Amino acid sequence: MSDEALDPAGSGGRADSAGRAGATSRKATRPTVARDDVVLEAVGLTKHFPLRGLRATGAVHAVDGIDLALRSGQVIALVGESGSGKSTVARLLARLYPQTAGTIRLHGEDVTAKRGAAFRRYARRVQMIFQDPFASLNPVHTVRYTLTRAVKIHKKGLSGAELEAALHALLERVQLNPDRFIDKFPHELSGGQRQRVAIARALAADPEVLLADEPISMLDVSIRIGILNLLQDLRDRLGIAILYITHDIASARYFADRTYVMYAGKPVEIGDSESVTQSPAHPYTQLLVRSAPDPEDLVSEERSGGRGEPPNMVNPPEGCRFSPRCPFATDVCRTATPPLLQIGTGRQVACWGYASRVDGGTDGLPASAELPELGDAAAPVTAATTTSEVTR
Ligand SMILES: Nc1ncnc2c1ncn2[C@@H]1O[C@H](COP(=O)(O)OP(=O)(O)OP(=O)(O)O)[C@@H](O)[C@H]1O
Repeated sequence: MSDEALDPAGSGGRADSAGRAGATSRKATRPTVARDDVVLEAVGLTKHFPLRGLRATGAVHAVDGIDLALRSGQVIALVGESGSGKSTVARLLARLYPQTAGTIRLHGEDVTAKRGAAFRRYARRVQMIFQDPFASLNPVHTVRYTLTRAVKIHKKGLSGAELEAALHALLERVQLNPDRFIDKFPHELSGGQRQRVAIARALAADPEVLLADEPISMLDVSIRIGILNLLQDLRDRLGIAILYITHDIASARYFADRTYVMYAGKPVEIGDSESVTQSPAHPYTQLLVRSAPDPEDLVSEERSGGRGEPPNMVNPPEGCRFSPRCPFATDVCRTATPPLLQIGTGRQVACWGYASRVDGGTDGLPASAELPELGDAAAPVTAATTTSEVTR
C-alpha cells in the first residue's frame, strides 16, 4: 500500500485549532519555552553494560561521556555505524536504562533520580519513536484503540466528542485522513502509515522531545522523505526538539540542524550539519561521507562500504578509539585520548590532528612533533586517505 492516502492538505493549517490534541491541556502541562532554548541536556552520559555469564568480567562500553543539548525547534542527528552507541544514548535519555554515570536534565532539572509520578511526567515530555513500525503497533488493535489508549493515559477523563476530536486531531497532525484510517488495523497500513500512527501515539503525550531511533530505516525508500518532512513539520510548528538517530550521514544533512558523529561510544565530531557533511574534519566523518555516494540521495537502499573492523567495545582501543582504522594515526593517537577541540564556531572535533590549530594554543596538548599530519579538513577524501571503510 502506498502513502497516497495521506491527507495532501497536510492539515498543518488547521493544526493550531484542531491539530493539537488537547491544546488546552498543553498549556497546563508544558512550560513555555522559546525557540532554541535547551530543553533536554545530557552531561557526561555514560553506559557500560556488564558482561553476563559465570566467568564474565568487564563491560561493554556502549556510551562513554557524551554531552548533548537538545533545543526547542531543533533537530540533532546522531550518526555512526552500527554499535557506536546511538540507540543507547536515546534509551538513556528516555530513561529506559539507568546510566552508569552522568546527568540528564529537563529544563535544567536533574531527572536521573526521578521515580513514580515524577518519572511519568518526564516520560510524557520525552517520547521515543522506534525503528520498526511493524513491531511497535499491536496487530490486534485498531488505530482508534491505540490512539485512544495513548490519549487516555495522558489526558484522563477525555471522552465522547472531545475524545473523538482529539483522535482526529492527532491523525491530522501526522497527515493521515482520520475518516479513512481511524478504524484500520496495522496490517491494513503501509510501513509509512504505521510510522505515522506511531508518531501520532507519541504526540498524544504532548511531548517536548522526540527521540527518533532510525525512524525511516525500515521503510520503503519511496516514503522515507515523507516521514522526515513530517518530523520537520513537527519541529517547526510545535517547536519539538528532536534527536534523530541514523547510520546515514546524507539524511542527517537533509534533516538535522546539528550533527554529532559517534564512534565507539564517543562523539568524534560535532557541528552544524552542513559543515560536518560538506567539510568533515574527523577522519572517521570523512570516511562516513565517502561511504555515502550521493549526499543528495536520501532514498538509496544501501550505502557503499564493507571493509573495516568495528572496535572491541569491551576493551576499546587505547587513545583515540578510531586510531586502529585511521590512516593518519601516530603514537600519540594510540596512547592519549583526544579531547573535543573547538575548530570553529559551534564545531568540535576529537582528533589530535587539529591540536596545533585550535584557538588558545596547545597548552596541555602533545608537542606538535608528536601530532599526526592531517590534510585540509575541507579537502575531499580520496582513496589514498582511506584505508578502511565503514561497514554500513
Ligand atoms: N542491553 C544491552 N546489553 C548489553 N550490551 C548492549 C545492550 N544494548 C546495546 N549493547 C551494546 O552496546 C553497544 C552500542 O549499541 P547500540 O545499540 O547503542 O549501538 P547503535 O549505534 O545504536 O547500533 P545500531 O545502529 O546497530 O542500533 C554495542 O556493542 C551493543 O552490542
